[in-house]
Amino acid sequence: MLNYKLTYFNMRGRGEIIRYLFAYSGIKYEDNRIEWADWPNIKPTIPFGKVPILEIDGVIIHQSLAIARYLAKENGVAGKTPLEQALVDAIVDTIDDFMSMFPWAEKDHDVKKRAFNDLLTNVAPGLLQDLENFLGNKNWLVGESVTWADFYWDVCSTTLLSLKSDLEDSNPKLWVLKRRVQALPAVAAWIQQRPKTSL
Ligand SMILES: CCC(=O)N1CCc2c(cnn2-c2cccc(F)c2)C1
Repeated sequence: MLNYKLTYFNMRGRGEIIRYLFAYSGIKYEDNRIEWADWPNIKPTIPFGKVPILEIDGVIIHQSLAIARYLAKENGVAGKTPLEQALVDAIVDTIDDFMSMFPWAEKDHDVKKRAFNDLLTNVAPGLLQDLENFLGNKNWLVGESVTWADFYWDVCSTTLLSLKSDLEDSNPKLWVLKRRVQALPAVAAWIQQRPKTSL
């Protein structure tokens, strides 16, 4: 059996999609949650100097979406055909583009607050409407069964709701999808047992 070690901070952030895929697949892994204080000493030891990384029998994969895509393909939730996989990637990239717009590491509190409020008030509604239009009356974002695009929607929307709870007042089909993902037994069990962090 392959040995898996995930290294990321003690937060959901960019690591949580990987944890969802391990939970869904039932594969055991080491969830190595590093302390911020240790990061300056760890950063130089990591290729490209960013986390998350996944070590697979010592081989290091970096970039959260590349790691997630690998695990999704290995566990049958990447899309059933090349066309479906392209649609899954397009939705994941669309959500990730928006999440990447937030200045997560901004040190100036006022600058950070203004940027977050602008994104949540003026950009999020359009994205959510586009996602709801794409979902339509389907049970899942792509195809006839769950994919990691659905997982990513749940992961990222959890953080968005923590930042602006009234986002749930519009686009009801998206929130039905969120509950459908969180009702998957393996996902429900992970959410119940995971460390509680704000982001
Ligand atoms: C200092 C770093 C920090 O606070 N965070 C890292 C990035 C992040 C957080 C929460 N969601 N999220 C994220 C998830 C997916 C895509 C993406 F671009 C960003 C919190």
